[in-house]
Amino acid sequence: MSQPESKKFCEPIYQRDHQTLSNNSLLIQCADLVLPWLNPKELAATSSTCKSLRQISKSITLRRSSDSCRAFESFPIPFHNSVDHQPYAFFIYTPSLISSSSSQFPRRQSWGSSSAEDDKWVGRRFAIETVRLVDESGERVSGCGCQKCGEEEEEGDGFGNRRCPCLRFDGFEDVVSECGPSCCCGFECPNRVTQRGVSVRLKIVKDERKGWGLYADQLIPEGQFICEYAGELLTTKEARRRQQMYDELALGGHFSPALLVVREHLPSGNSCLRFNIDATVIGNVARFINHSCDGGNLTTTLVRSSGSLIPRLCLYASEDIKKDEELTFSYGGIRLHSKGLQCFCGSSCCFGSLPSEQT
Ligand SMILES: C[S@@+](CC[C@H](N)C(=O)[O-])C[C@H]1O[C@@H](n2cnc3c(N)ncnc32)[C@H](O)[C@@H]1O
Repeated sequence: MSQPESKKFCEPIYQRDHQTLSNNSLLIQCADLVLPWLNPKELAATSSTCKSLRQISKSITLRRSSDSCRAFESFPIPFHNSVDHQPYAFFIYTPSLISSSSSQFPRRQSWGSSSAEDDKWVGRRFAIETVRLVDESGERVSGCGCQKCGEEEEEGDGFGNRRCPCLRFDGFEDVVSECGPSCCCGFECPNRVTQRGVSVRLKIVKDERKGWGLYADQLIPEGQFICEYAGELLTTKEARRRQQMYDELALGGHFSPALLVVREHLPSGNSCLRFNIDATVIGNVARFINHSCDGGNLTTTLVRSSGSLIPRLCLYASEDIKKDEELTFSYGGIRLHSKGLQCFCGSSCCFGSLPSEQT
């Protein structure tokens, strides 16, 4: 017992300081790798153990609040909160739809590391999952057959994007077609606007009554694509199970579910395809869009990428939107529960409660 003690005692002071310093820098390096994987509760517990970890946790919190989308999108989308002390909302980011049965998708994601690329790489690797149509030999089935995607300079849209001849988006049709996995073009194709993610400046602001909401951080012109409603694609059975659980949690307050049931209609008006997107735990910035009884300033459109079985729910500006204006849309018209959650949309035609329907 006395041997190592006396040995330590004999070490020159500078050597001990050096040892402490290198131990400290090793701790910092390890912490910077591990701490971004923790949830806010775990991060708070870790930060209370020593000064170095407190400082690292603080910088992780700062980076998380400065970009909700972990560099997945073209611009950072920060959180602003002047209501309480919650610096950010915690969730796993996916820029596109993923299958809930995807065993490869991580239940944890690095967020707020000193290298944003670390967060992005981990997410990208697992997040992008496309439902493809393939022939018997496994070859991609040709979709739009467009030869000109990305090749020829066509009439521009004024934003430097080239127009693809097969672009069929001219107004708000029920379903919009885009090039997709079965086309020979790449992501630079002008007919893949909604697949490139958010292209306008946005921010997430906390409201005392509605919780977090998505706001414009620039002037957004009518017709501008805002974002896709990304999250977990659920079976109806799983959607019902989760809805029941979320309803119970929401009654207790402090819980904001983001489960949406989407129905694709035939021209006759009959429902022909139904899918459920849950962005509560895994989603993108669309999970922060609040409801407005008057329809708000966004319109939803189903976009089908060539070769994808499932269309994607995309949100566009239905009018010019001013900087600092909240982005909202209608969650639906059905109110199953007479005493549903109170609505604070503030529109003149407010029903007083949020839409709710049988999942
Ligand atoms: C998709 S989330 C929207 C983001 C949410 N506000 C948050 O803090 O994460 C839907 C939830 O937001 C709240 N919400 C949305 N619109 C609202 C409104 N008009 N009035 C009150 N609460 C609203 C409800 O709790 C709802 O279940």
